[in-house]
Amino acid sequence: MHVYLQRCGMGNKGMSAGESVTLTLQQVADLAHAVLRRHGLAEAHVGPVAATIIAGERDECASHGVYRLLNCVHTLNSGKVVPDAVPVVHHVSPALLRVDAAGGFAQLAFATGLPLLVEKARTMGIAAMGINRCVHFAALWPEVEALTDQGLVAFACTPSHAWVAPAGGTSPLFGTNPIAFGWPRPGGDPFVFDFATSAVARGEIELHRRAGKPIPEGWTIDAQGNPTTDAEAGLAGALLTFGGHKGSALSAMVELIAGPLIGDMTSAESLAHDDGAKASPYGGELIIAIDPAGFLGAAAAEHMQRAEALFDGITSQGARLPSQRRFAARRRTPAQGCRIPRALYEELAALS
Ligand SMILES: NC(=O)C1=CN([C@@H]2O[C@H](COP(=O)(O)OP(=O)(O)OC[C@H]3O[C@@H](n4cnc5c(N)ncnc54)[C@H](OP(=O)(O)O)[C@@H]3O)[C@@H](O)[C@H]2O)C=CC1
Ligand SMILES: O=C([O-])C1=[NH+]CCC1
Repeated sequence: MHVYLQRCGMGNKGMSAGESVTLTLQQVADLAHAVLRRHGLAEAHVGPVAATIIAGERDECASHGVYRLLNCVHTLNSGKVVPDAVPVVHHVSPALLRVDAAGGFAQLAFATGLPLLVEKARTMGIAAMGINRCVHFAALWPEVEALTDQGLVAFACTPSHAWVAPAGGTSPLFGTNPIAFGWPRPGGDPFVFDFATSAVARGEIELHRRAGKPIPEGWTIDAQGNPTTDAEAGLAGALLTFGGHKGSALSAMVELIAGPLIGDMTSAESLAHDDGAKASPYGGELIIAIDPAGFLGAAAAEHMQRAEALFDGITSQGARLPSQRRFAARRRTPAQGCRIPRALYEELAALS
């Protein structure tokens, strides 16, 4: 594989200073497919798992791009994911479905349930899909974008491992518990936000540790409960929630609605199930899809157009929309390629 070498600063989000290589999107795809196949992931899973990793790199989301291949390989090697799991869809009621991921990665389970979720949302106006027994290592925006692509409003959340202390406490209890929301926009990119309910995704702290860089204050506390800017000490202690008690309550909500509400694990239970393997989190995910025509019928287009004033109100004062950075990267990387830290590239190349 021919790759371009260069020195990089802090350009891409999560990208460390130091030597980097530039890969075309095709090279990123080839690398992802090769690594996953080499480590025994069944062919049916390779495409969907690789797609989320390639999309992460394309959108310059370094914490959930090719870096995630290391976690995938580790999870495969530790036997904490079923590499050839066959997801099974269960129709629960007119507005509800479950997908049993059977211990496999979440991506194939999501793709398997998606058509029925869309059909139910269109029929009922709102529908929810619970994915059970899945290994989730990825960003959630590819999933909400799969629904906004169909003209649906989307919400998704999942617990992870107990790495985050509740506001006012010092012991890890919550996962990094991301929440993603998507709103389809006429003739443009959807409005999408997707964030961990911790101050930052754990992957971002791992990238700082790899790069030997300090982390900002307010992300973590060490094992003694003291604030720390040392990535290693923070990972050994606990992450903090974003927005204090507000992020803490949202994180608890994710634990509840994508855990016990759908008969699946909390982040504490996921970590206990992991049993020290340090594999990716295991448990459930909740996805909700809303058809604007459900409430509005033929008036849906008019009201969706009216909603555009909100986005204009944000951007016209110089503020940016969430995902605007990602969408800009998405338009750039097909021509410019993806910059990856050289050390990470070499580690992945060895795994392929
Ligand atoms: N599967 C799992 O268990 C977990 C997955 N994750 C994933 O990690 C990823 C990163 O999470 P996190 O570190 O919290 O995300 P970030 O803090 O990087 O970004 C959160 C959101 O805020 C937007 N944003 C950032 N800066 C601004 C700004 N100045 N103005 C407006 N919007 C802004 C981002 O858009 P943009 O992208 O355009 O910058 C993004 O939509 C997520 O995709 C999440 O799904 C996290 C935890 C657990
Ligand atoms: O960055 C993060 O916090 C995680 N990403 C996938 C599982 C947890």
